[in-house]
Formats: sequence, C-alpha cells, structure tokens
Amino acid sequence: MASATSTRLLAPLQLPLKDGVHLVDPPVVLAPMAGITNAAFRMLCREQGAGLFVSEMVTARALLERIPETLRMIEPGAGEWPRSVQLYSVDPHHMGEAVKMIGRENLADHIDMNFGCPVPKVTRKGGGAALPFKRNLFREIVKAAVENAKPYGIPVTVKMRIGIDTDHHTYLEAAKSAADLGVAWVALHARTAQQMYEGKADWSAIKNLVEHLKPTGVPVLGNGDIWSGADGVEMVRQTGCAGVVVGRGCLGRPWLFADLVDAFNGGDKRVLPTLHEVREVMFRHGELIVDYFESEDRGCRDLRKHMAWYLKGFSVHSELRRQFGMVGSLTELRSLLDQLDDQPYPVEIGDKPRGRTSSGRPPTLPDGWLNDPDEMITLDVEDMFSGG
Ligand SMILES: Cc1cc2nc3c(=O)[nH]c(=O)nc-3n(C[C@H](O)[C@H](O)[C@H](O)COP(=O)(O)O)c2cc1C
Repeated sequence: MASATSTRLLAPLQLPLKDGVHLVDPPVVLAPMAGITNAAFRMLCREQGAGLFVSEMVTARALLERIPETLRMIEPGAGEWPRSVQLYSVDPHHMGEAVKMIGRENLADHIDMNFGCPVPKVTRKGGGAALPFKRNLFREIVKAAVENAKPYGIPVTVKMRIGIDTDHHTYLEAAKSAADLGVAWVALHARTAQQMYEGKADWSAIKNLVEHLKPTGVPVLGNGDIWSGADGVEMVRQTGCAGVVVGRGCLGRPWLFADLVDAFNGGDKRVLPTLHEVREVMFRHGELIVDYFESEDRGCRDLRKHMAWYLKGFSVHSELRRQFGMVGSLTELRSLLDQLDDQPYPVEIGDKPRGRTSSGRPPTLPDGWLNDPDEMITLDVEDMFSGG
C-alpha cells in the first residue's frame, strides 16, 4: 500500500521565520475573516490540523494607536505558532511603522497584507480591492512592509482579488510587483470586487497567476469556494497552486480542516460528524469564546452567528434554532444542545455556502479613480475598513 508521503498532494509551503523555516504542512491556510478568526475560532480550527491560521484583519493605524481591542485581536491563542497576523493599510508610512512595531515588540511571526476588501464604504475611498489599481501606491505599501519586516525575519505575504470588475483586472501586475518586492507568497481570492461573494470563484484566474509568477519562484495560494477536502484537491489539480486558503467553508464546519488534511494526504474518508458530534464542537466553541472575551455575555453574543452555521442542513425545529440564535450563557447552551436528536451529517445541504454570499454590483470608487493607474495619491480610509 502506498504510504501517506507518496500520495501527498503537495509539498509543504516553506515559511522562512527568524528561527528557521517553518513548514506549512499541508499547505492549507485559514483565511483571515473579520469578526470570525479570533484566537478562539483559530484554536477550534487548529485542533483539526492543517497548516496556518491567520488572525482577523487589523489596521496599521489602530495597532499604532494601541487600541486595546486591536491588541487583543492579534494576541495568539495558547500554544499558537507561528503567530500569523493580517494587516491593512493604505499608507506606506503607517504600514512600515506597524510592521516595525510588530517586529520590535515580537507580536507576530508572519504578516499577511489585505488588498481584497470589496465593501463600498472602503472602495469608494480607494481602499481594499480598489487599491491595487494605483500600482505605485500598492508597490510602496508592499515595499514598506517587506523592508521593515526583513530585519526581524518576519515573512510578509499578500492577499488580493482579481481586480475591480471584468474590465479592470489588477491581479497579474500587482502580484508580480509584490513577488519582485520579496513577499513569501501571493494568495488570490478568485473574484473581482464587483462580484463580492457572488457566484462561483473563477479558478482559471488562479491558474493564470500560477503561470505568471512561475519565473519569480513565489508560490500562489488559491482561495474561493473550498467547501470540502475534495474541493481543495480539485483546486490544486485545476490550477497548480501551491496551497489553498479556506474561508467560509469552515464556518460551522471547523472539521473541514481535518477533511482537507486527509484529502491532501491522499485519503478520501470525508469527515462527516453526526449532530451529536457537532454538538460537542459547538460547546467547545462556546467555552473557547467565553474564555477569549473573558465574558460569558460577550462570548455568547459572538457565538450566536455561528449557531445557525453549525445547524445548517440538519433538521432542527425553527423554535429551537431561534433559541440558539439568542443563547446567553454556557448553561443555556448546554441545555439547548441536549435537546438535539442525533442525525447523520447532511452531506448535500451541509456543504452549501455559509457566511457572506452577497451579490455583485459595480463597486463604488472615488471620482476619476480609473483614469490614471500611475497616480500617486494619499488615502485616509483605514478607519472605514471592516473586513473583506
Ligand atoms: C465574514 C468574513 C470576513 C472576512 N474578512 C476578511 C478580512 O478581514 N481580510 C481578508 O483578507 N479577507 C476577508 N474575508 C475574505 C476571506 O478571507 C476569503 O477571501 C473569502 O471568503 C473567499 O474565500 P471562501 O470562498 O473560502 O470563503 C472575509 C470573508 C468573510 C466571509
């Protein structure tokens, strides 16, 4: 029988940290998700295996201002290593200073940069997925991060979308300049800003990027619409990407990482927990989140949105679902969980999208934004940012 090593889908990704190369093995990364990928959720996913788990996005400015909530957002969970933080800035100076702060105060081991936010309140000021269109500004921000991270041995990566809309694709040029500036990898969410989360991600763009960056040797990670281990394998097969980034697929399904680990090691077992097994994950999530916020009330408020995702596809009475959506304490959570009958995993319905699925409309951009890609501008939109 072939060993797991010989059937391994991909080699581990090499992340050069200051104390040596860390192997992201398998090359499966938890996508940064604002309001989701806090230390509690990352721990829940880490317990399932996989390679790297990125924090919620924080803005460079909030970090520099030492806003307590921001500092808490980048705190690692117990035993978490490497500590991976996503930063957002539209200002090279802020980006450079924030990276220096992270290095000097040893706050993280890896920094990912966010250039993919599609929400109108960000793009209308030129931020998020609109920013790479201004290629000089994009380059200055990436350069500021890479150069200031270098003395601390912190690898920097970028995450972007295909571009603004069908007529304005920015990813090939932006990714190439980021690669030339020394990023450790480029992750591509294979949608435009216009698409938001609509329809199916265009994996052919990931394939194009893999070809485009081949001469640079910088790996490409594919992102968009991985709902099962088999989807991850299929993305690698179709695109030749060096790894995958998984977002919404793990909402209410943290065991997707175990499924991906198995699939990337050549297995086909599919991890399909019954409702009683899911129930234990839900309670564990509750405990972790209450611990993270050091408040049962705050933790339960955060937990509520996850409840619907966990229960999606299972047959659960609407009144009971409603009560899960209002859960206020761990005792209440336990008593609601005790009311769930055991059921097999709803394979068909359970793998449908969860979280954001908003449909596309033309992104709102600043006046004249698309006139001159070489324009070097100063933006001030970090406080408008809310994930992406
Ligand atoms: C609730 C939510 C919050 C997100 N926040 C961020 C973020 O802060 N930074 C970022 O780069 N992408 C963010 N994203 C985008 C995801 O990282 C990912 O690129 C996107 O969901 C596509 O991957 P998926 O199809 O696997 O979900 C967010 C997505 C969701 C659903």
